[in-house]
Amino acid sequence: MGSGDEQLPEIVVLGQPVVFELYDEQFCSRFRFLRPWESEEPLPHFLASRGRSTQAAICSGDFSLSAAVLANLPSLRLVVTSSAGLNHIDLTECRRRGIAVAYAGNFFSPDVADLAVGLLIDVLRKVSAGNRFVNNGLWPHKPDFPPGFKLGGKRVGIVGLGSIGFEVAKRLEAFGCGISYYSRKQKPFVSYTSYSTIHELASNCDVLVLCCSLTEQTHHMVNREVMLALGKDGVIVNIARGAVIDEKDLVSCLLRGEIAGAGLDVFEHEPRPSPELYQLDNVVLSPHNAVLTEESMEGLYQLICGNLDAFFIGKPLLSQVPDE
Ligand SMILES: O=CC(=O)O
Repeated sequence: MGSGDEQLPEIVVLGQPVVFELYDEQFCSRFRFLRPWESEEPLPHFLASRGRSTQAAICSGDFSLSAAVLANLPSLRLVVTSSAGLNHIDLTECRRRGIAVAYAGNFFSPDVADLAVGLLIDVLRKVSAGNRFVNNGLWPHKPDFPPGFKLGGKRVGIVGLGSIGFEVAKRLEAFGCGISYYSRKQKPFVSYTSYSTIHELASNCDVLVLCCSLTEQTHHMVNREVMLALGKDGVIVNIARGAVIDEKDLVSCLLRGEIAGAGLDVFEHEPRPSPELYQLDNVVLSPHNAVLTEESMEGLYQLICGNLDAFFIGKPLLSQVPDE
């Protein structure tokens, strides 16, 4: 580290955000970083010994920022998470400690919605299954690849009509789908039918697209009962958080043909989805990459730097998590 670097503001990096790896050089020209993963020391020791005066942290969406971790950073005043989701951060403790939290807000919503639609089309039209069929050399020998299902006309239920849910609805409306939703808050500005329980939504839909946050209320909200209400022709797409679905129930409903298929970007235990899911041709999996586009990473880099700059010069943050 050159002597000039000593003047740069110090940030601790918790987890290993993809954006940090992609923009490492650019970040390092503006800030000085503590990188716990490069140390042999266990994280609590590293933070307790090196992070006592650190005021700002960048954290990835898969890093559990608990009260215990925060206790090792007594000077911390800002956390910038590279995610839109906040379920990995103890927000109550941050509020109690007066630590501001900035996040990606609605920034990723169009990219996430694109992938949700992509997964749905893939499941219905068997894109990945067809790809496997051709790649495995089956076409000349077994010219009986089964038909898929039409997207237009499907009744799609959006679970969580926030910014992502709204982007998904807009796209699927253009494909000729009927949209309804179940959400924490009624949305008076939309004409979509609203149901007051997820069970009712599932009973009236062919597809559920999960777009809600993971909270105590939404944990395992999509269970066997909801899947049975969706029915054997039903498809589930999850781009929210894995634990919104009870993954054991999902696997058993898929294996018994109690639902027709699933497109999943998120899982209860990442990066290890239930292995039964790998074998199924009516299931499409992606590695929690709905937010990951070159363009979104560039924008995220700018947003994170903008938040850090604002903090260090005492200006309002660009994307502060609002108080509930
Ligand atoms: O899942 C990704 C995010 O929350 O940004």
